[in-house]
Amino acid sequence: MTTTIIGYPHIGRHLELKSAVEAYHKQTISASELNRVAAQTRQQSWQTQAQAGIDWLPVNDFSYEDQLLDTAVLFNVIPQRFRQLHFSPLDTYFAMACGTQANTTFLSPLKMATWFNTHYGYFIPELEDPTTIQLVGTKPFDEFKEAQQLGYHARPTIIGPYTLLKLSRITSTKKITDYVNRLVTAYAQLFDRFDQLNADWLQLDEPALVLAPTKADLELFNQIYTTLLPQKGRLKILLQTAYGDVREAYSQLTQLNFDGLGLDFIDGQQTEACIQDKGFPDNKVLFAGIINGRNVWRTNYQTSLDLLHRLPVKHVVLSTSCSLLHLPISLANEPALPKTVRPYLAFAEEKLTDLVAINNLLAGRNPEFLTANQRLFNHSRGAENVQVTTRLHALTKVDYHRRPERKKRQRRQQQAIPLPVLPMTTIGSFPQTAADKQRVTAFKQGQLTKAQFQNATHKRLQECLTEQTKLGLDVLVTGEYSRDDMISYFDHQLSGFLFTKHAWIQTFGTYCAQPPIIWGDIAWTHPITVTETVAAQRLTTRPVKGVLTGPLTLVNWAYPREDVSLRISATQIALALQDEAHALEEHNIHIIQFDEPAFRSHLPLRQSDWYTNYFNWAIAVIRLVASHLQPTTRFHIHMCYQQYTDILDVLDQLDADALSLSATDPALLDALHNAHFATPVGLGMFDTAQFKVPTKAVMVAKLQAAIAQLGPTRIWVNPDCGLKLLDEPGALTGLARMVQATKQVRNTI
Ligand code: MET
Ligand SMILES: [Zn+2]
Repeated sequence: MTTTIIGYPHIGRHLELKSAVEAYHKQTISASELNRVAAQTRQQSWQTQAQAGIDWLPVNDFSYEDQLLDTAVLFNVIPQRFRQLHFSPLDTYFAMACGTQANTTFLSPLKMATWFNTHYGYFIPELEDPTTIQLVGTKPFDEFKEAQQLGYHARPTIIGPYTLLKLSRITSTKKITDYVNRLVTAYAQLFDRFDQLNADWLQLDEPALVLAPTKADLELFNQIYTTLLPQKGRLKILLQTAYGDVREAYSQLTQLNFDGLGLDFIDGQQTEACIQDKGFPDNKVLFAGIINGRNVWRTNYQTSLDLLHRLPVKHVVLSTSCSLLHLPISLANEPALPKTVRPYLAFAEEKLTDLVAINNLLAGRNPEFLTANQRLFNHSRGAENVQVTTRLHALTKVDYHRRPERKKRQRRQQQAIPLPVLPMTTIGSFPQTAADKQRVTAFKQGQLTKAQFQNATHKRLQECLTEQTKLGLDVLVTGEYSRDDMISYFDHQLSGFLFTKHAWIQTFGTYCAQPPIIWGDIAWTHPITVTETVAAQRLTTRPVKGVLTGPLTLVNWAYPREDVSLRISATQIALALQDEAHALEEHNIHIIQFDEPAFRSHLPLRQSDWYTNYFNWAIAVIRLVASHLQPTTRFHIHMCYQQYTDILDVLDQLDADALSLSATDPALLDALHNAHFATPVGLGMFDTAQFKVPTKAVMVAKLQAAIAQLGPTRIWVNPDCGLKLLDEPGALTGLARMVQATKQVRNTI
């Protein structure tokens, strides 16, 4: 059988591409030098794939910033404000991704959104009134020629017209269907060019098909492809999907004149069922996505072989479930990972060997590979923690129901720690100076002892407490000066996580991150935030709030285990955080906040699966952290940068004593009112990602609007998120105005 992949990471084994792009932005290298590095990373990727034994290589999966942006630019989907810069094509492209200084003002980049249910962010193309869709670039052709010249069997890939349209934002008066004709013409030209270049196949990525297309969506898809496919000439077209199954579109896909269909057997829960129930046409090739392209574990060869044997399909090409973009490049970059761990892991490069191994096994070659692989799955990895699993099994209903009910405990909370109406607080972090950041790095790298670090951090904590008292806030925080980031700070102190040193993945543009790997059962081993929170409490008579990162955010931001469900790992983390919360309580901290900025990031792509596949357990996990808190302890949740109005019922079920949300717009207030939302809400009085602080009058108006909808007794006052990204004067101005506005409104109640 033939082996191929959907796409490969091109950021460079040692982030060469990222460094080159940054150097180009700093003007320390030229455009041609940048191009040279880009060509080198492409060639390195192809060489790796070919050496691993992959038969057929994708090209044009390379991108400086993002493939959807590349596709938009190729078809001239460039907003006027960027055209008017009159930059070179390359600089216009970078301006769209990074923003640019235009005369005296900064022109912001295109807005971003989450790429399906991954941690990758894409730039949202904008279709304006004056946009004239046409083929204007040569990138895919140039890269195809490059690969051809090197003698590779290459398959050009590009995002398809349906996904391009569905993921774009239409800012004009036109309808989505008004763009179809020109788009089809432009793609037909692309077909033509590839035909002239002697490409045999073209891969059109249409992952938007997994987003539960409606009838109108399917009609749009049909309209596009019934006009486009007759123009393919000799070229064969692979319709590639990823990140889920295409249950709504499956029949249509089998009927249209595609030559190949790429389907995801990993995240596509119903992919196999579609094929078994409806059949797969003999005149098409199935590109079977059997290798998980987005998680870091070795493939279970036997499972893959069983699946392949079950499939009633004549022509199969072995492939990945999605592009390998979501994986670090190679385990070879991680020499420090223990020997006991390495055989279980597979980054992009190791996924290639899995693919080739499965192909060899299918052909009856190298049976010893199967034996070795089975050993990985048939024996314990030694990642179990019996105490944790016993505790998990012992959980019963009472562990998910906090007593007494909210109304009663709120009375007791108010008696224990009385707070004024419209209590004012912050979300946790305060602005960090360069010295603050350096201190954390120095400590992490071992250049500071724990005592040195704690002493220096304590000074900052004292200053921060003084500042908060001066401002007149009601509930104070530590300022989070000891945290590098809210996720790794906790992961590193819980047992069960595995960390890498160089295993970078692209999160958006050339920004990279290193998600931890959930290796085993997760447990709390020692207090994490207690010393610092208690130190803060000693400095003030006002209550100090303990701030912890929530279980869903911790589990959602890591590479999950495949031997147990996400629900189990999340429950384990919740139990660990429950221990931390109890430790805080024992030290007289009676307001505890859990941050859940990634609450929605594992939400299934189909709304019909939201409860069954996620909320049913996600709600329980959050309730678990608080179920055994004393009634007098206030349990807060903070969420930010997400949509709330479509999940208000879920948010109310979390049974928090207060929930701070980053939005305060009239639509949200209306929705809260209409839903009879019962949880007290914290309102974001100013946007912590913006440099501009609203005036006191604006904040007063916001508060009044909120009181009109929710009444005065269920509102907390706070910024919309942590203050970490703001500069100190900006943050202090914002807080001072917030306090003044609140005091003014309090007088009118
Ligand atoms: C992205 S949510 C951030 C919450 C965190 N406690 C902070 O204040 O920075
Ligand atoms: Zn936040």
